[in-house]
Amino acid sequence: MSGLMDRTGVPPAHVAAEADAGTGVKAPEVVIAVRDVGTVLGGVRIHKHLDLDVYAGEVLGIIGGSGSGKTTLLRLMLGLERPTEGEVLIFGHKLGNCQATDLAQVRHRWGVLFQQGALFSALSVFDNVALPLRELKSLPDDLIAELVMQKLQQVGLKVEDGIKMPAELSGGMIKRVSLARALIMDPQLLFLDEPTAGLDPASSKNFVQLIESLKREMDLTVVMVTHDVDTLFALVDRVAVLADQRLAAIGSLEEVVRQPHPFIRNFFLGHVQRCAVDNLRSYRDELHQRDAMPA
Ligand SMILES: Nc1ncnc2c1ncn2[C@@H]1O[C@H](COP(=O)(O)OP(=O)(O)OP(=O)(O)O)[C@@H](O)[C@H]1O
Repeated sequence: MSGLMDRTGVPPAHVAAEADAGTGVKAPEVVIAVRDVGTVLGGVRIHKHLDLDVYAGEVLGIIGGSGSGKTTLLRLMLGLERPTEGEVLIFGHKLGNCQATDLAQVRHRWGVLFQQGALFSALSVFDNVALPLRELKSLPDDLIAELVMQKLQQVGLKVEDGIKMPAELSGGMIKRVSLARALIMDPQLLFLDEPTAGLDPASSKNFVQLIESLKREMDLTVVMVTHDVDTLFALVDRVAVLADQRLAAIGSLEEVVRQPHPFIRNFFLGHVQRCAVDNLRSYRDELHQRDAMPA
């Protein structure tokens, strides 16, 4: 049995599937499988022997020091980077081996919120959100308009915001427009790179509430890189820690916080009690009971 299972208490899917055969207990569905992945970029070793699964319906947080390879891991999962060793499978597809048409099919199943929002500055809010639909080249304009308006409202924006240009938006609105674009194809999987970076505490809290409610409404699986402990405490089911080029720990917050690795000690300094399941539950209840405020 793998060392990963020893650390997390959650069996890798292939191990779980074997166990299932005897027990009848349903194995968690693996949406992303990272298998013995090593990454070297520009001659520099970033990752060594990474092994992790992302399960359907969970929120997995990725944390690690600056330069520990969190964004690179996200890029590997998105097929924007190829692993030097090992493989990454997403919905069972090995991205490097996909035919172009298969790849297009699989890509519609996920959305990405990039760190800076990555809106096209020359396009209106409406056109930014409509972009993935227009790329399909098969939808009539009135249907595109309806879908975009629905999505803007779903992320807490007004229909009138559609005509605004990115330069006219607050930081919170930029995040919401980017989220609307990431979700316009109704994906199953959402990638978030530092979703609350650059937001003030109130906007950050509102955005976290929005992600949580959309996650439930749309039954999303979420992979999120964050430095922010409040965002982590509000959203994640499990957390993966990257340090020393490896996966230093993976599991629930309560499990991970007990690990002796110096990065983990520092990261959770002053927050250890908050990681207890009961404390997390009351923190989340309180956070999500409040009405979301406008962007
Ligand atoms: N294309 C590239 N070529 C060479 N080195 C790269 C490339 N992309 C990233 N790196 C290096 O890989 C390391 C990991 O980068 P990455 O952005 O994944 O880290 P991170 O953990 O997300 O960091 P941060 O928290 O600061 O955003 C960094 O040292 C970075 O300089």
